[in-house]
Amino acid sequence: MIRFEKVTKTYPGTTKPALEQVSVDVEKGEFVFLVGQSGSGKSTALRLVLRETRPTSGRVYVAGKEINRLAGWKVPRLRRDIGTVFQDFRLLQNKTVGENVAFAMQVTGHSRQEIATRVPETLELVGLEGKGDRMPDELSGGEQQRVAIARAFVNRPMILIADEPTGNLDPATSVGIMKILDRINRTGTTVVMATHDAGVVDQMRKRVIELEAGRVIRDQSQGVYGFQH
Ligand SMILES: Nc1ncnc2c1ncn2[C@@H]1O[C@H](COP(=O)(O)OP(=O)(O)OP(=O)(O)O)[C@@H](O)[C@H]1O
Repeated sequence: MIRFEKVTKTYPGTTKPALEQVSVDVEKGEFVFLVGQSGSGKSTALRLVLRETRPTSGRVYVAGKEINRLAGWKVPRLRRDIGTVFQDFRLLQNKTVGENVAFAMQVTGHSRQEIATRVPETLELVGLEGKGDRMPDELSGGEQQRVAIARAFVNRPMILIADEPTGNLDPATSVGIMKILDRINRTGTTVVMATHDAGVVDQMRKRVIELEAGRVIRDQSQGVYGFQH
């Protein structure tokens, strides 16, 4: 589903690569944690998958297509197939919960009827049934993140990318968020999550890829946050 072949990324104006000779293969339906210190290259790897930036050398494949060779007009389509969730939720504050989720379907051209069934269904999946008419600022942080996840998943993407989704949440709330990401993963969606949250990684026991200064230093199935021999 995602394949990096000897990917090196050096940002313009810098000499030290943000990623260096990274080769990684993520199969359809996998759940992968990307860990590593601040500046180790996690966000760069996620941005490459979304083609928000391009490799300096090497190849990035998403769903069998080399994304560097993808025509510009096909990039929105690629991004439609990838849901994204961030630490800071990024909800539209002047829209209700339901409208925030519906918006993701409107921009991808779904009919009103599809939206009317899919939005409540997805809100239920994330545990927000009956809260569609609330405004984001009336919700707790954990609930706002659930809205963001519903919005990312409502179009049933092949891949869900989550960049520090529990970074602003307390441990108990984070457990709830991870249950939802696990549920989404079980529907067949590939999940890639960058995180500093050791508790979450240790609890989930999924594949862990660790970056250090742009290089993969560990790729462990059913892994933990810190290295164990
Ligand atoms: N747009 C950019 N221009 C120049 N250098 C950049 C740019 N984006 C990132 N970098 C550099 O690339 C390296 C990797 O950054 P990246 O954001 O990928 O790390 P990260 O592991 O996601 O960090 P964090 O955990 O803090 O989000 C860092 O040295 C950073 O300074």
